[in-house]
Amino acid sequence: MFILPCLNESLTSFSTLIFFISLLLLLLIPKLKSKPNQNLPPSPPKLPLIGNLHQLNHHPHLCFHRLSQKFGPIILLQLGQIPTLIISSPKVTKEAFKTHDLYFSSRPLLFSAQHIFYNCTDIAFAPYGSYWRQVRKICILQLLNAKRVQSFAFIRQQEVARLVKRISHSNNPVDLSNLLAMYGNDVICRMALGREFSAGGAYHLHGIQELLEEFQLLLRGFCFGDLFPSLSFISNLTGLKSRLVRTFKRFDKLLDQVIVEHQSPEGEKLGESKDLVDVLLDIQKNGSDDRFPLTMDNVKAILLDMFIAGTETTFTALDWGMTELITHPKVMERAQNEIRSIVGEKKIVTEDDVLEMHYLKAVVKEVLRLHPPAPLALPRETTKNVRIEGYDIPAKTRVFVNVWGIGRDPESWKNPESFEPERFIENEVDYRGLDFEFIPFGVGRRICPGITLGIAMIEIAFAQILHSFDWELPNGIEVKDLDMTEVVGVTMHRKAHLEVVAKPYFGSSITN
Ligand code: HEM
Repeated sequence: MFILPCLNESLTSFSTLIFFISLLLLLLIPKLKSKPNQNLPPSPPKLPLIGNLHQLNHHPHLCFHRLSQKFGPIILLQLGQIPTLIISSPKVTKEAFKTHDLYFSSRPLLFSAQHIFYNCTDIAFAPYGSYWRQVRKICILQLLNAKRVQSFAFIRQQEVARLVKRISHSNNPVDLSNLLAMYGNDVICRMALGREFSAGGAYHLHGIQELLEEFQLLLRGFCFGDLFPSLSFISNLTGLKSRLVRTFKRFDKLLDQVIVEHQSPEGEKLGESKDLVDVLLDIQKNGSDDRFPLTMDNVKAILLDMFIAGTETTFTALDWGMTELITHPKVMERAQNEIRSIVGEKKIVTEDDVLEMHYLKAVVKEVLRLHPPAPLALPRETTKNVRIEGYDIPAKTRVFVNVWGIGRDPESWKNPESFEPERFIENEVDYRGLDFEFIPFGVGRRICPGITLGIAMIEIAFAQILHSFDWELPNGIEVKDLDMTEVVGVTMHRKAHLEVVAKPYFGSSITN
């Protein structure tokens, strides 16, 4: 299948020109041909172009899902100049990311990521190699290890209390999506930068929320340069590159300011009160026995990862979760009964309480199964020719795993489309990368290093807002009226904001 780019790019006066250039390319780019003795996976015949373009950029997981239903769990597409492998079953995922993980562990150098993530020197977009191994090690051992995540528990606790206050001070119906997004941003901002996101001041002036929204738009979909790397100059003409540079510069300036503040004598902190900037600056200053000394740009690239990877994903899970609970009152009631029986008359839920909430944990898993925040995980790239399921996959093939499709595969899940957290009660299936039918955090060497943090942020927020409030749809709105349309940016969130009525469980005074 040939695909034209790029609905992601802004339509300027050059759009018509680009359209015609693309048409020309369609005629010129040769079809993917297998070499003699090479057995390539099935490849759909050329599909009608226009309908598929929009689908591919806005709902790529659905587009790939439909193709896999027709052509099987391993398909090879030719997207522009890029051979692209789509994996859609637990069995093929296991073969690729367990048996041959090493050869599937690189990332393609994406046009937008190169411009935003300091030439892909962050963790998420760095190609496989010794630099990535080094920064991944820093991330696992120093930034997101269990002890560090635990040391930030007080931030989650305070921010959850603030979320409760914001809900109780809002007029009903509450724009819950907005407040949940603020909670996620606040936790990550305080943890990473040691500063508040929403309390005003210099950080607010930089408009972090606006920047994060712009990132969502810029990183979404397939841009021209990603599909036709040799013609990436066209993205200069569409205006995409200047938007990328502008957004990058604003975030870079903000990070410079944060770093200068941390380097000043007043900014020095000790032990457990250190935020992630402190930790990274320590490593940068004192060095380590690793091969590459960290540059200031490397520090900023890693911090940016924490922001982009940590805020949207947790918000998306909370937002879908509350939507599912509102539309499944029996599940909501069972979760609330569990939480309230464990927490009792206390108004504040603690993370120790959450340890006992087995039904709530099942709810979180079910949300991640049906609405994985990253429905296609992050793209991978093969580093060598490799044979999967008897097919030869060439080196430099781009690889997508349809996490969304795998979570709804009827061969792995009974009633796959229904929201039934009970399925996880008698079932030990977990998201840590060993159960290939449930992989919301990805798999293999590049599995998400933020699982413990992400889950902690999600569980405590659910537990507290389900404990503190009873929830209803506004008068006159029924479940069938809710717009469940998905929008895929960096993550897959609901298009509409969730507006709901919050009824305080403890009367008007919420916090202790
Ligand atoms: C519900 C929450 C989250 C979900 C569903 C999620 C999901 C994912 C997925 C699917 C990947 C790609 C894995 C792969 O290629 O196999 C990923 C990578 C990553 N995530 Fe998360 N994530 C979440 C939270 C977080 C948090 C809180 C952080 C850190 C603050 C984080 C940091 C990262 C990083 C740095 C990578 C890149 C890893 C690498 O390429 O080596 N994530 N995440």
